[in-house]
Amino acid sequence: MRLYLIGMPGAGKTTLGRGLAVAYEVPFVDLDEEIVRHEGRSIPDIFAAEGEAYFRMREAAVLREVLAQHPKLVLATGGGTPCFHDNVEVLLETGITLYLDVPVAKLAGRVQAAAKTRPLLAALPDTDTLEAHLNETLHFRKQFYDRAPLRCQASACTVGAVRQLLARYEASA
Ligand SMILES: Nc1ncnc2c1ncn2[C@@H]1O[C@H](COP(=O)(O)OP(=O)(O)O)[C@@H](O)[C@H]1O
Ligand SMILES: O=C(O)C1=C[C@@H](OP(=O)(O)O)[C@@H](O)[C@H](O)C1
Ligand SMILES: [Mg+2]
Repeated sequence: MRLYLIGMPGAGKTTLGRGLAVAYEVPFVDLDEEIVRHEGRSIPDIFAAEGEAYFRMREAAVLREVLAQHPKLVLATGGGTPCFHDNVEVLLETGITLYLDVPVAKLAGRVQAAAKTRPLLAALPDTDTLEAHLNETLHFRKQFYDRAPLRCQASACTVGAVRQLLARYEASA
């Protein structure tokens, strides 16, 4: 089992990924946490000190390292992971990718509380501005997210529903 979760910030990749790894009894890796471990500093600190281009370079490198180390895993990517450095090709070629398709209004509600730990969103003051920003981001990222062979809509992004989806997918493969 090599299952990769992709989708916007707040989609629930980290939360659902943990649950799926328990259910499938495989290691769970959160790519952001791995980057933090390698760098010895937080994601906001990396963005502030080095900028986004550096973060994307490290993200691409750590992604490849993690995949080389784990024949089986559930991987929660960061929201931007599939959109840079041909990462989406690596994901599609090495495992099953699942897009957590969650409406922007829902994303906004979830990330607002945690905005401080999400550097790309931290500077945004109110809900309308946040939703506009998320819509703009999604508009660019959708072309990458849409390449995932599997997708779940918000209400179906549960461990049980994803297990059923995967069982059907693997039976038809
Ligand atoms: N299915 C869900 N329903 C409601 N809230 C959720 C759900 N999944 C995640 N959350 C909450 O949304 C926030 C972002 O979740 P997280 O798993 O960190 O998303 P991501 O890794 O995709 O950015 C967290 O506060 C989390 O508790
Ligand atoms: O959308 C993005 O570009 C990012 C999302 C974050 O991960 P989550 O999607 O888990 O919040 C993290 O990788 C970084 O802050 C950049
Ligand atoms: Mg996450």
